[in-house]
Amino acid sequence: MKKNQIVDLEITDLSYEAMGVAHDEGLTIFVTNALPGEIVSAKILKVKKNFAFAKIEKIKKESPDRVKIKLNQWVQTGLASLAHIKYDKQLEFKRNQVVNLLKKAHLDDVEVGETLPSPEQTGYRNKAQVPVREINGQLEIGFFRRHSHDLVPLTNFFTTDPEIDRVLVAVRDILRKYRVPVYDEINHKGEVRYLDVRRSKATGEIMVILVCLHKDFPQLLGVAAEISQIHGVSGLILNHNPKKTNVILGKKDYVVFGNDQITDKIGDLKFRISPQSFFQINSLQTPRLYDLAIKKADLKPSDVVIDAYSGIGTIGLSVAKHVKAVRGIEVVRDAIKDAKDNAKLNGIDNAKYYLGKAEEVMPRWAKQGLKTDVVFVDPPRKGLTPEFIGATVKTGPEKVVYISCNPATMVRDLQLFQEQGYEFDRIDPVDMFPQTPHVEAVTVLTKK
Ligand SMILES: C[S@@+](CC[C@H](N)C(=O)[O-])C[C@H]1O[C@@H](n2cnc3c(N)ncnc32)[C@H](O)[C@@H]1O
Repeated sequence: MKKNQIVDLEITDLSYEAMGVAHDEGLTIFVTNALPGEIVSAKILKVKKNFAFAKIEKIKKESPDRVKIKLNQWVQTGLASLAHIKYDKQLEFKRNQVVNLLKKAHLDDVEVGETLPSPEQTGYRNKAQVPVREINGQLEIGFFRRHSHDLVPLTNFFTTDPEIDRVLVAVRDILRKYRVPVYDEINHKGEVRYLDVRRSKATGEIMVILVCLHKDFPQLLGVAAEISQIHGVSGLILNHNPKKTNVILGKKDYVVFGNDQITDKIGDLKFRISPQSFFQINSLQTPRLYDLAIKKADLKPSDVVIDAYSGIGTIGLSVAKHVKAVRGIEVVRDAIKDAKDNAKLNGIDNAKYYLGKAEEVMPRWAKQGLKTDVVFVDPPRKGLTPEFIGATVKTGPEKVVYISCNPATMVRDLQLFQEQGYEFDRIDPVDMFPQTPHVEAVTVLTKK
C-alpha cells in the first residue's frame, strides 16, 4: 500500500478517536469519518509499519447510523468529530470505550451502565475558547483543523450556546473595525490570540475575555466601549499571555470594565466563576452528573468529606448541608477564592477550601492523622497520582467517589485503589460532551 493510492475498504470498527477502522494487506487503516458497516473508496495519506491513515473519497455503501451534517468543518476541525453519527450510537460508542478499557485491564466483570444522555445535544457549551488568526488579510475566528494550527473560519460553533456564538461574531466584527492586530504565532507578534466567552444559563450574564500578547494596546478603549454595548455582556477581561506557548490563558487578568465573575446555578446553589476557574461546560447535564455521584456516596450527617480537585467548590458545597464537614483542595488560586466566596454566598460554614496540589496536600493531611468518610475526586485528564491514592487510603474513607473525564486514567487509578483494599463493581458513563468523543464516567470504590 502506498501514499496517494485509492483503495476500497470495509470499515469494521471505530477507534477511540472515532476514526473508522479497516484491515487490508496486513495493515490497520484509520479512515477519518468513516463508520462501521460502510464500504468506502479511500485515499491513503500516510503509511507506517503496521498501520496507515486514509480519507474518504467516496462512500460506496453508507451506514444507517450516519447523519447528514450542515457544515463539514465541524467534523474536520475536531470541534464535533462525532457529529456525523446518530446520537444513540454516540452514546453506545462512549459506553464501549469504558467496556474496552475494562476488558484490557481484565476487569470484565465490572458492570457498565448505559451512557446517560445529555438534555441538550447541540448548543450545550456555556464556554467557548476560539483562536483568532489572520486569513487573506482579514481577522477570522474559528477552530483549528484536527492535529494542526490551520484555522478554519467559523461563525456557528454548533456545540456552543448560540448566545455565545452571537457574542463571538460581534466581538470579531469590532476587532475588525478597529483593525486590532491579530496574533502571529510563528513570529510571536501581533495582539489578539484567543476570544474566550462564558455565559451563565441561569442569569444570562456573559463574560468576554480577550487573550492578548500585551496587557494594553492602542485600540483597547474604543474596542471596550463597543463590547460594552453587546447585549448581555457583564464584563470584559484582558488576559495577558506574553509567552510563546500553546497554553491558551496567561496568568494575569485585567478587568477592562464590569464584573470579573459571572454567577451560575447548580440545583439551588449559586456559584461565582472567575476567568481562570474551571466550571463544568454542560450546564444542564452537570446537576445530573453530580446527583449520580452524590447518590453513590450514600452520605451520613456525621461524615467528613473531601472534595479533591474542587474547582470553585461545586461538589463539596452541594453536599455540605447533609454532612458534618467538607474540605476542598484545588490548585488554581482564583478557583479557591471563588469556592470560599461561594460557601459564603450560599450560607455554608462547614466547608473549607485549601490551595495546593492534591498530591501534596492529601499526604500532609494523612500524616497529620486526618480521618475521612467519603472522598470525592474529579481530576483533570491525567488522573490521580500514586501519592494521592496512597494518602487517601491512609485517611480510611468508607467510599471514594471518582468522577473522570478520561476513563483510561480512571481505570488505571481504580486498579491502584483495588490493590490497597477497595473494590468497585460498576462504572456509569455520562455524556457531558455530545458530538465529541470525550467520555465522562462515575464510579464508587468501597472499603472492603
Ligand atoms: C475536572 S475539573 C473538576 C472541578 C470541579 N470538581 C467541578 O466539577 O467543577 C478538575 C480541577 O482540578 C484542578 N487541578 C488540576 N490539577 C490539580 C492538582 N494537581 N491538584 C489540585 N487540583 C488540581 C483544576 O484546576 C480543575 O479545577
